[in-house]
Amino acid sequence: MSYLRVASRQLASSRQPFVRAGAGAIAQRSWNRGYASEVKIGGFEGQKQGNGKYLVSLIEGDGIGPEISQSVKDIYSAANVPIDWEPIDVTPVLVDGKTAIPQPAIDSIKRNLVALKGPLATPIGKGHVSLNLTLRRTFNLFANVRPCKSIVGYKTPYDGVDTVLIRENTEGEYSGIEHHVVDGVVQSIKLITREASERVLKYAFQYANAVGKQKVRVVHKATIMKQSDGLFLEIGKELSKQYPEIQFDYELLDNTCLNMVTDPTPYNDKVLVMPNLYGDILSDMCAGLIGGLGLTPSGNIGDKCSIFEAVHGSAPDIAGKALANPTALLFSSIMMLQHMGLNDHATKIQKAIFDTLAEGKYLTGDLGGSAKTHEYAQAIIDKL
Ligand SMILES: NC(=O)C1=CN([C@@H]2O[C@H](COP(=O)(O)OP(=O)(O)OC[C@H]3O[C@@H](n4cnc5c(N)ncnc54)[C@H](O)[C@@H]3O)[C@@H](O)[C@H]2O)C=CC1
Ligand SMILES: O=C(O)CCC(=O)C(=O)O
Ligand SMILES: [Mg+2]
Repeated sequence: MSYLRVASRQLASSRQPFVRAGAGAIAQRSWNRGYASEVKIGGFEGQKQGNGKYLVSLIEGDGIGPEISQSVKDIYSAANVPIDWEPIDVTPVLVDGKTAIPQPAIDSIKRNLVALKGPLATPIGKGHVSLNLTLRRTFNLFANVRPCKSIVGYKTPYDGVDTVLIRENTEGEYSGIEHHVVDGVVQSIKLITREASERVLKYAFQYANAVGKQKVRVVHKATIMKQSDGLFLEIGKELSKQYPEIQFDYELLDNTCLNMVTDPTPYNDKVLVMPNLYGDILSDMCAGLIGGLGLTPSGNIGDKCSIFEAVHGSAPDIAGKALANPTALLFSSIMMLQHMGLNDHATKIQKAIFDTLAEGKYLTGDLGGSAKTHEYAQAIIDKL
């Protein structure tokens, strides 16, 4: 195993007093068969408690969240992972008329530096703003890393998919700045700043270096959003000069969609980096290439704290029926273990998941099987 210290230039200047600026990303190559990030992303500086275990904040989430979280807890307990879970409640509170995360939850994540999160539902139209976005902004989690890899033994129309998409996570189309101008006219502002663009683009180059991908590609629509996407792209071009070992190019989002569903494999040697909305949509599309949302993980990476969660939502259509596939949250937790440097546990659990999926005896309904969530989890435990 070789440890690489990736350029420790400042990744972000923080809006949060507790976030330390200038944290370098530490990366660890791992050549094991691995689905998730395969890299320690961000600088985790958590300390074990007196009992030799790390405390990790756990947001079980809405809908299928509690069921899939239970699978993670059961598997971690069976695998003797040195983690104690600290459950936290993120039911929003109003601070100065704005949706905010309750202070005890903020304190827990600040203390533990790492959280695993189930999906949180957002009402359509009126109602509170997205807690998912609020968490990302509260902790300045500037990069959302969404890898997507074909599962050996689970056949889809696409073979050998191995994409990584990095989504700007704090602004863009999801800035939440909307105005009612006059009757029948509303305005929604897409905010792009040099600061946020620079830190996510830098992270994409560092990540590419760390995982051994040769190319970084900006996905954009600067033909239409000439100034906002134009700025994002220009910063990508500028930064690329600092990373001569990485090939840099760019592609229009609509072309990326067409090309990916035609043949995703040319994207395997690239890290794709893009503004917020594009990353949201494209990551669901990528999930579709490899078997669906039940399989794809993500990590929301900040300078200090990081939160790991599945790409999918609360799946209200199947909630409470033990039909949910916990794999996406499990893979997110594997990314979390790698981030924490608990690589042996990550590898062991990951192998048990792969073996269970490849065997195909206990698959959940989304993958064409009939196993209940807990039966699938038990099959993984049996393989540990
Ligand atoms: N990061 C987060 O917490 C996210 C939260 N959401 C929220 O989730 C709620 C529901 O959103 P939807 O549009 O329905 O998207 P969704 O991702 O919850 O579900 C889309 C489809 O995928 C299926 N699915 C999702 N996860 C699955 C799993 N683990 N196993 C098996 N099938 C699974 C669902 O049954 C549904 O048919 C909304 O309130 C939305 O705002 C949506 C996406 C991400
Ligand atoms: O916050 C939400 O409701 C949706 C978020 C989302 O789609 C995502 O994180 O991919
Ligand atoms: Mg989404």
